[in-house]
Amino acid sequence: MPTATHLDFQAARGVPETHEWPVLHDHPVVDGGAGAGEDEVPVVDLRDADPAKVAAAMARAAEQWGAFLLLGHGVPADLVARVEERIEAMFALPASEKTRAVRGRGESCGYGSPPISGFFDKSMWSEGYTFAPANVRLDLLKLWPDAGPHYLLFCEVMEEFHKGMFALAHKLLGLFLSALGLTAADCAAAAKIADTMAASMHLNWYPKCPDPKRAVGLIAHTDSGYFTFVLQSMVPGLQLFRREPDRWVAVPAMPGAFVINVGDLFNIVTNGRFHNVFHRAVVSRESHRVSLGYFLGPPAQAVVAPLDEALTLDRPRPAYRPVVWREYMGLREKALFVGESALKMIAVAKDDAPQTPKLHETS
Ligand SMILES: C=C1C[C@]23C[C@H]1CC[C@H]2[C@@]12CCC[C@@](C)(C(=O)O1)[C@H]2[C@@H]3C(=O)O
Ligand SMILES: O=C(O)CCC(=O)C(=O)O
Repeated sequence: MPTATHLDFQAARGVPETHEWPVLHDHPVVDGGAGAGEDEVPVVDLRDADPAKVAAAMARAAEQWGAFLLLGHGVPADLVARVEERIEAMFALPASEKTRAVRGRGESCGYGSPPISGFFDKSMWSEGYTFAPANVRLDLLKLWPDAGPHYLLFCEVMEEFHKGMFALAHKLLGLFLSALGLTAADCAAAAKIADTMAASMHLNWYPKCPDPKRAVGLIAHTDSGYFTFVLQSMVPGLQLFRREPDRWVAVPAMPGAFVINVGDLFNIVTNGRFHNVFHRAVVSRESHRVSLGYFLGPPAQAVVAPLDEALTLDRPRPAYRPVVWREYMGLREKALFVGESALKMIAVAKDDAPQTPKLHETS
């Protein structure tokens, strides 16, 4: 697996061939900020007094975009600032320390490019760190075996963040499900999702790039789980893929907002109703950027399938066969190797399969 340590980003005068991606400009990039009309990224504010209205707005955004900006979520700005400070401090460590924690093949935690990078010949203009926030004290010993003050500070801040985020994730899950007409109280499958949902975190550091048009921070992908919170702070870089006409919509940097992305699994359980959004991160010449993804997914042994309650008049048959989550992740690997969609591989009938772009069409 290529790791970011192959290149000293700070010293690079140009983009070497190893980091040069040929097809990054196949679709135009448009601004998704306020006033962009059709292209304006939907905003959901949890401070809205009517929960039914909030749930409906989330469902609309999930159906039409597979993404939205979330405001009024209650995670304090000063905590988010401390999280960002820790991310900056971690990536500023000398390469010799970071490489101690390199994520090996088949391992889920550690330093390096994100797992998806293993499926491409080219390397991305970024470094990453993946860990399970519920297990941060154990996971981070890999980077800080002496468990010194930096380790303690990192763990304390991430634990505090995880506590707030996990509660928020459950609140969002409840709203998503209620928009589908389900409550965990009266639907066993919905209750199971809520009871078994777990979080993973992936931190990204995108150094300044001398030639940003030839490199990419994070290659186009969908997330595999239910949904993801992305914190991109005040340096924009996240882009969402939209069809008809095909284009990349640049998500504006919005103070205090999280971006919510719908993943493959929410597309599965909603029988194709929620759209799993294809997205990527670009880099810039002027500023480096940090971001974090807080991913919600099921346990590896869970059997996932469209919820009976999500079958609708226009799609009364399940679009996907039941699949063990571990098996789905394996299919995703296979799909990535051939630029295919894993969802297609579990689709019951071709005609029923929701449309997702092929990886090689957009990357
Ligand atoms: C729980 C997750 C979710 C992961 C894997 C694991 C930890 C890291 C996440 C990401 C982060 C970057 C994109 C992605 C595609 C990747 O390569 O690593 C994500 C992947 C997924 O959504 O499948
Ligand atoms: O850096 C970003 O804005 C995107 C991050 C992301 O998509 C991820 O970590 O999965």
